[in-house]
Amino acid sequence: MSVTIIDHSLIKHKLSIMRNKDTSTYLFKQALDEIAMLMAYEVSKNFPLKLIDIETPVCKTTGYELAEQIVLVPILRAGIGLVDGFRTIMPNAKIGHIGMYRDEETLEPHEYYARFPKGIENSKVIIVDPMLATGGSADMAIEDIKKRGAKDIILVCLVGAPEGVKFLQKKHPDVDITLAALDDHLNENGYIVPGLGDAGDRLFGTD
Ligand SMILES: O=P(O)(O)OC[C@H]1O[C@H](OP(=O)(O)OP(=O)(O)O)[C@H](O)[C@@H]1O
Ligand SMILES: O=c1cc[nH]c(=O)[nH]1
Ligand SMILES: [Mg+2]
Repeated sequence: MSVTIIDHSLIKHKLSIMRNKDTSTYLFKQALDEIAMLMAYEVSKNFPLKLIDIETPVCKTTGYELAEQIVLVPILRAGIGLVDGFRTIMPNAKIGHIGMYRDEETLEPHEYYARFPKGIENSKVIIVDPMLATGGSADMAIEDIKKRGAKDIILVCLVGAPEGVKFLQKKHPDVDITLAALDDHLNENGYIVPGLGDAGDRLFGTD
């Protein structure tokens, strides 16, 4: 299992806008859209390809096509914020949805919705969620998706805490993780420090 922290000046700039508590819902979503596109570009750069025959206006030649169907799975609610950016780069991706909330006291995740496209067992599944805190929500999502037969799963989060990364590395050594930033720690309420607060609330204006 690999953990990749993307080192990119534009991502650092835009993530700082998202971290700022005075950033509006509108600008928060805009920065998230832009970061999602950059992350989609980064995580897909070595996706497997198959050779195809094509004909240019000049001659016959060999081209490429992505070898696998991509299934993008946002963890609701906040994961929805990464979908537009990923779909801009990967317009043929199918979308699965998994609804999850964290109990604010126990920090235990609860799944309340799941719907996936057919063929997930032969697809490359990209789970997206802005926040990886204890790792409980991502773990539950990965477990559910594995039960449905998926074998090729990656997890893409904006901000991760070392606690959650360690937990997932142990439980799912086969799932590669990509982050835009690895933060310092979790506080006593299970929030990432310095983090960006509650991603879902900031994205949907529900705080
Ligand atoms: O790693 P964990 O400790 O499980 O925490 C991370 C989860 O918390 C947030 O969701 P939240 O429960 O706030 O739901 P929301 O997206 O509906 O706001 C976030 O989007 C992750 O799904
Ligand atoms: O810091 C955190 C931790 C979990 N979920 C969030 O939205 N933010
Ligand atoms: Mg939330």
